[in-house]
Amino acid sequence: MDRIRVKASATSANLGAGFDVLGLALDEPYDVIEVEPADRLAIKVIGVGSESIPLDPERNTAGLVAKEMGRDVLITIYSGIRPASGLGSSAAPAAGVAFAINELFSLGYTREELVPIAARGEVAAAGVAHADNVGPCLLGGLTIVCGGQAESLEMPEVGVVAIMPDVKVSTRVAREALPACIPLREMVQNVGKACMLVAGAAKKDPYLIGRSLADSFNEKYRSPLIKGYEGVKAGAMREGAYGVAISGSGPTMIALCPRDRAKAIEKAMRDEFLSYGISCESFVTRVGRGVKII
Ligand SMILES: Nc1ncnc2c1ncn2[C@@H]1O[C@H](COP(=O)(O)OP(=O)(O)O)[C@@H](O)[C@H]1O
Ligand SMILES: N[C@@H](CCOP(=O)(O)O)C(=O)O
Repeated sequence: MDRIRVKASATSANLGAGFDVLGLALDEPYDVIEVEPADRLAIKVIGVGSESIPLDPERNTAGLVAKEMGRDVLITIYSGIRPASGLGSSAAPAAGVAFAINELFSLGYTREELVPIAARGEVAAAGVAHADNVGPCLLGGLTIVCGGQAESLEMPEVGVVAIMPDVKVSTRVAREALPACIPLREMVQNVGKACMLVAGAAKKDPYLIGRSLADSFNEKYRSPLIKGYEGVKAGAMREGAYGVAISGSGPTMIALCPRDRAKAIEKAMRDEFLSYGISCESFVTRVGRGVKII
């Protein structure tokens, strides 16, 4: 094999209380990552937000992963995920390149073993190697990452509505909005919510999953960065959403819902943002199955 192309989809990290631990794979939007052996490591970027994505391998998440894996390759990123939106735009190339190099050079890593390797690419974007985007991007479904270990759970059939308000919130800035410490009582509530969300996935109970998205510390400290957040969340719930959360570090908001309610929920959330004078992109998708060769 002298060249490989993979589809690496957007992801929604944190899922409320699961900060830096839980993440959900989406089916779209997605990047296409092409990797081929070369004399030196080089990167090309085409598509959505390419002007804000560094070509220097040391400052690009995909470049850091290729260096970590010790391979000189030409990486072409066909970007389909808007950067700094909370949809894992920096993670998709990192996960895609880790998977592609593993296949291209027959390195023999499992998808789970690729998670910590891909996470180190995130240092280029967020300054830390958080794995809650690369985990779901590689494994699909709902993922749990902790201390270099990654597990994936099937989700029940749910619709996913993503609303991307026309504001930029970089992960780095959004991480600075979080306190270094939280009270013990708040930690207990967040651990409980995260565990209930995982229980909901294990029991295929979308209502339990939805209820567990609410009132997290990620929402408490970051929703002030998203004008209209409470109104948009209320609009989604009125139309039948199971639950709403900030996607990753935001500003994208996601709603999990019955698939036949998705379009009505998408419209309600967009209308709410518009009532605050904020235009949005939006899309309806479903839970993804992880990076794949195309
Ligand atoms: N391969 C990459 N793809 C996208 N963004 C990258 C990449 N490498 C570095 N970056 C930087 O990371 C920023 C996006 O990261 P981040 O703020 O975490 O967005 P998101 O919430 O979409 O993951 C970009 O603006 C860019 O400066
Ligand atoms: N746990 C991270 C997740 C960042 O997700 P992104 O999609 O915004 O990159 C955080 O909340 O900082």
